[in-house]
Amino acid sequence: MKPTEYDLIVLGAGAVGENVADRAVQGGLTAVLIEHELVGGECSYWACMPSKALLRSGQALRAARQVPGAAEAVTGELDVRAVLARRDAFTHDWSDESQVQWAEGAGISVVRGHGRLTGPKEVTVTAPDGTATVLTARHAVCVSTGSDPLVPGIDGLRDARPWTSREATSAKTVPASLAVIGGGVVATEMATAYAGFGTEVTLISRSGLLAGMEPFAGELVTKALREQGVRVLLGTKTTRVTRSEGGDVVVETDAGDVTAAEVLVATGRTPRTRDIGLETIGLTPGDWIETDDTMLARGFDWLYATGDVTHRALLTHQGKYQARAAGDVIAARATGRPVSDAPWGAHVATADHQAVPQVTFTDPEVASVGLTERAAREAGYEIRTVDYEMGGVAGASVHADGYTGTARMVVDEKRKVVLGVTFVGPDVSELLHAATIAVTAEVPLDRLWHAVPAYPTINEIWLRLLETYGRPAT
Ligand SMILES: Cc1cc2nc3c(=O)[nH]c(=O)nc-3n(C[C@H](O)[C@H](O)[C@H](O)COP(=O)(O)OP(=O)(O)OC[C@H]3O[C@@H](n4cnc5c(N)ncnc54)[C@H](O)[C@@H]3O)c2cc1C
Ligand SMILES: NC(=O)c1ccc[n+]([C@@H]2O[C@H](COP(=O)([O-])OP(=O)(O)OC[C@H]3O[C@@H](n4cnc5c(N)ncnc54)[C@H](O)[C@@H]3O)[C@@H](O)[C@H]2O)c1
Repeated sequence: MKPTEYDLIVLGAGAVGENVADRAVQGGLTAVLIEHELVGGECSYWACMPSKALLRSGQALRAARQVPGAAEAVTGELDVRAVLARRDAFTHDWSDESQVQWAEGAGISVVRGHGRLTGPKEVTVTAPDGTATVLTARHAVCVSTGSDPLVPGIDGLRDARPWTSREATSAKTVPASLAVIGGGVVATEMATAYAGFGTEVTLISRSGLLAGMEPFAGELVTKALREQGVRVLLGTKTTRVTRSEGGDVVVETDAGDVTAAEVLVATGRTPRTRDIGLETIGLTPGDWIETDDTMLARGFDWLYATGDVTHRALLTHQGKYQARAAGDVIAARATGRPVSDAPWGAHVATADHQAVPQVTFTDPEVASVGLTERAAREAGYEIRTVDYEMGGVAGASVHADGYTGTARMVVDEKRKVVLGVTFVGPDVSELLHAATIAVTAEVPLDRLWHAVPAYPTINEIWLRLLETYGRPAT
């Protein structure tokens, strides 16, 4: 029999919940993870890992085709079955055995079933066989239940049995044609992946692509998707969706009808809080959970939330960063150790506000951190923006013939530090962490001049951006 009382109960064993429990156990507490599906969550089985596995082979093929010598050696198309098999290996064929083993090895208890708060510091778990167990927390409950795909109320859409990111990342065969509704990260990544598989893809976006990013990101990705054979409809409203007798889907838009074998809805996320008992503790089911920077839910001294469910930054790495802060602060508060909750302290997720890195794995990739030009202006900063065409950097020209891309650096003119950086180009994802360090550490521009990029790497873009900005006077 497992115990029914723990120092910490974590509701939801995605990548984020796992990390909260792990840090709390490392801090000397007992912790239990409650999971009703697969330990490891969305990222491992239906999001980051399978989607990147689906994208990587096509990216490698296109990269080889851009380098004479290698290009001549590449004579065939993608082996889609091999791509899907590699994806299956990453998801362990949707088995969470190794994750459960890891958790138990780390001293974390795992309880399978659907968890619901049934009062302060109390969670009732309904097991798959229907038996209910009441668990109590001595110190804290952390909600890490993640988010679900949002299916908007477009006429007929739900009845048309649309794909969401789950079906797109776990498909066992590839459809002949795919309509994609949405213009964000999931839409552009999945359009890239399926176009690479030979699927006829039509992307229907009500705005431009990647709207929250620097405008050139969406423009370059639009151009590239079109070159990869995707029909991209921008500023296009979807009015109705129907699945015909024959099985095809007809997507009616204000730019005409699109007929496809499947339709993927990629229009954002909704919090998984509808059925977790929030009403028993005075919160509203279906809402995101608002927290302070120690991840403590507003108005509580025992309820924490981390990851997607907080709506702070819907990214695995950022959720795990919140988890490290939360697990550590729960342990500190429970054991009476000092709490470091000033900005940038050990127990706060300060970076969520101003230094969130993100890579969109389209081709070209989009890698960004910190504020865009527009967001910086809206936040009231006095800024200067410098742009540089990445193809002009020696390392880029060696990397691939015809390398094209754009970099932008947003500088806080008062403090002479970098507020945000965006790179768009092939393989720019691996450049991003330098930018994340510059933004997070607020490295002064005159010191950044001494961070010399190795020649000839694409990192020389830093030197070009600094030269374009001009050396600050001493
Ligand atoms: C297609 C796609 C690609 C993505 N790619 C990337 C990427 O490349 N990089 C990146 O950083 N982010 C990416 N993301 C975002 C990333 O997947 C999420 O930010 C991340 O999974 C959030 O983790 P989480 O632990 O908060 O939630 P989840 O991973 O959703 O985990 C929550 C867990 O809680 C469980 N649960 C929920 N309610 C209950 C309950 N009542 N009882 C018991 N268990 C419950 C769920 O079953 C789940 O296992 C992608 C998202 C999508 C959709
Ligand atoms: N590489 C990565 O890091 C990665 C990859 C995939 C997803 N994610 C995360 O997953 C989250 C979800 O991704 P997403 O692409 O679903 O969301 P998103 O917020 O990136 O994009 C949503 C898109 O849907 C459109 N849209 C919203 N409502 C609509 C409606 N009613 N009709 C038509 N279009 C509508 C928006 O205009 C936007 O283009 C993101 O927040 C992202 O952080 C990250």
